[in-house]
Amino acid sequence: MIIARNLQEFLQARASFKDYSVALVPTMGALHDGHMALVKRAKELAHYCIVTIFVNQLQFDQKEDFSRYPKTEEHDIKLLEQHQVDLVWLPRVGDIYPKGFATQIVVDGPSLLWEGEKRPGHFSGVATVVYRLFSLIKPHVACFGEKDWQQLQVIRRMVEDLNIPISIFGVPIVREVDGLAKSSRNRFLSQEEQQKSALLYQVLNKSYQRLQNGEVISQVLESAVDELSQKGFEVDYFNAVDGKSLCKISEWSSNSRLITAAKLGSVRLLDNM
Ligand SMILES: Nc1ncnc2c1ncn2[C@@H]1O[C@H](COP(=O)(O)OP(=O)(O)OP(=O)(O)O)[C@@H](O)[C@H]1O
Ligand SMILES: CC(C)(CO)[C@@H](O)C(=O)[O-]
Ligand code: BAL
Repeated sequence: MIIARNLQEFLQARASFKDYSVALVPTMGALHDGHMALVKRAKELAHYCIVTIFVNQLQFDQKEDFSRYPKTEEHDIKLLEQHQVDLVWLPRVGDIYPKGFATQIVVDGPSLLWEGEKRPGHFSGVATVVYRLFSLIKPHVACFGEKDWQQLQVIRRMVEDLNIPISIFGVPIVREVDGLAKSSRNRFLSQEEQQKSALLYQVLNKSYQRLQNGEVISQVLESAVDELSQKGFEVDYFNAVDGKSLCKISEWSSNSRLITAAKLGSVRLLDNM
């Protein structure tokens, strides 16, 4: 596995892949099995697999969240090596945002609600860094996790709107045995919170089954929020939406998605079904 630590090293390694197909897995590091599912999918889709590790300050709306974002570089590199990744790039900030960089990509539509409302500027930060990675790396395909469902729809929208010649693949959520969606920030859960955290998945699952059985959306959502709040979750949203536009729906269908974000202690958990 080639490890590139700046743009020059990266471009040199990228050139050695010649015209073979390349799949990209963008990450912020602190890697776990969820990321590895993306890597496995990427390896099926192209000759070469490139992983980036870059904690993109532009997408953090809160300073503390950025400064405490976990960094486990040695572990990450070992894991990527074990999974036979071809190239890992850990860009420097100036590689992605050179001096004088003044452009941001703003995607409306799927980014307006939910995470977009709760984390102002977040999705323009994500779209901008993903666009930069795409333009520097020039992958043929890129993989993103369904855990960040709204993010996946925002990227699909950007790729379609800007005619970017890259195929986007969504990879299903990898969960802990108890159902909690794996996430880098989960390590900040206390032991007690960790035990409680599986309830988010349980309530999501129960609500999903009720909606599939034709129950009234508003009643299902209300009881989900009540149950989570009673158990100490601070629910940011728990809603039934169209899976592509992320708009609220009044009738459940095969294109619908349940999405939620809830805080447990200092950790904000995201999930969807
Ligand atoms: N449990 C998971 N299942 C599937 N994909 C995942 C999972 N966790 C992360 N991913 C995907 O991995 C990519 C990189 O995510 P990121 O590095 O932000 O990790 P993360 O675990 O989502 O961390 P956090 O949400 O705490 O920032 C994203 O496309 C994300 O959706
Ligand atoms: C796509 C991404 C790597 C962009 O920084 C990030 O938002 C993430 O890890 O999901
Ligand atoms: N995985 C989503 C990136 C973020 O929370 O900033």
